[in-house]
Amino acid sequence: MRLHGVGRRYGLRGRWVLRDIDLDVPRHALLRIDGRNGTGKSTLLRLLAGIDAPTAGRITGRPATAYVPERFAAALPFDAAGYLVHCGRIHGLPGPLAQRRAAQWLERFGIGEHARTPLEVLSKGTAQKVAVAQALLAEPELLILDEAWTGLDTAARAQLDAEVTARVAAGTTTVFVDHDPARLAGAATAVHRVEGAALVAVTPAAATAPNTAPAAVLIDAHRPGGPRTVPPALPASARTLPARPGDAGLRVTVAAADSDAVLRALLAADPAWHIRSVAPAPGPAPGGALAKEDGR
Ligand SMILES: Nc1ncnc2c1ncn2[C@@H]1O[C@H](COP(=O)(O)OP(=O)(O)OP(=O)(O)O)[C@@H](O)[C@H]1O
Repeated sequence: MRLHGVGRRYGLRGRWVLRDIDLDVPRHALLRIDGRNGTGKSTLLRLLAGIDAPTAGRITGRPATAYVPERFAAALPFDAAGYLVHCGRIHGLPGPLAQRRAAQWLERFGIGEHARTPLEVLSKGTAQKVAVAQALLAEPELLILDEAWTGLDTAARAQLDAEVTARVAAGTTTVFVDHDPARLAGAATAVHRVEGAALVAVTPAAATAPNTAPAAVLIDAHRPGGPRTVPPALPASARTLPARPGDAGLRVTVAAADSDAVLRALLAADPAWHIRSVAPAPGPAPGGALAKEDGR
């Protein structure tokens, strides 16, 4: 996706909140948008999400997008599960899959008992989990998160961190705003600051650090209640590690270059695997000739 000379102002005589913004939003990118309060970060994210239109300029190459707004419109006539299924259908999921994904995300965030609770009576924290789940239950090519972590409990914040990391590694582009400067620190491929209606590129720590990219990564996933069957047709470098005692999770080491294919396969499985972590793999990189363990 690309922004060409994009500007936005509210009202005919309003000041330009954003002006002449040129921005490339490539695949696999994790873009952080910074800026002082009221500078136009949410405005930019709404333009990227396609729920607001530029006053000037144009946006080309818009991919399938999911968006978590800064404020969740809880006054909608749905219960939590019904809302998630509705959103899943809008994202193009068939009905039964949308229902399964909705149930999975409610369980994953520990709010399964609120499946039939109307949105308008959900607590703020639970409503925020629903707001995040509606964006994650599909596999958008572009994920826009406007302070999506705000209001989540510690466990849900960590889940969202891991989910974003996994999805970016699998090829999803994510653009986010968060007040915590440590949010996904070091992982951002680019940081931009909104300043005086312009977008200023800030070099992220990750881009200036020496190249410490691992040769192989260890992907740790789980699928509560679902079969532990490994998706077929993983890359040759993927190796499934033996299960740890008492842990039904799945651990796969894979050459870093192939990790996106493994992550995509796990995220697209039905039921989807939940990625607990993606970390540099200890030891030498797995090679194409390595045998798969765990019966594969
Ligand atoms: N719908 C709207 N109508 C009129 N003005 C608006 C509208 N939305 C935003 N603005 C104004 O545009 C400017 C930028 O707002 P925006 O919410 O994009 O900033 P922000 O950087 O996200 O702020 P914050 O950090 O406080 O969330 C502000 O002056 C705001 O008042």
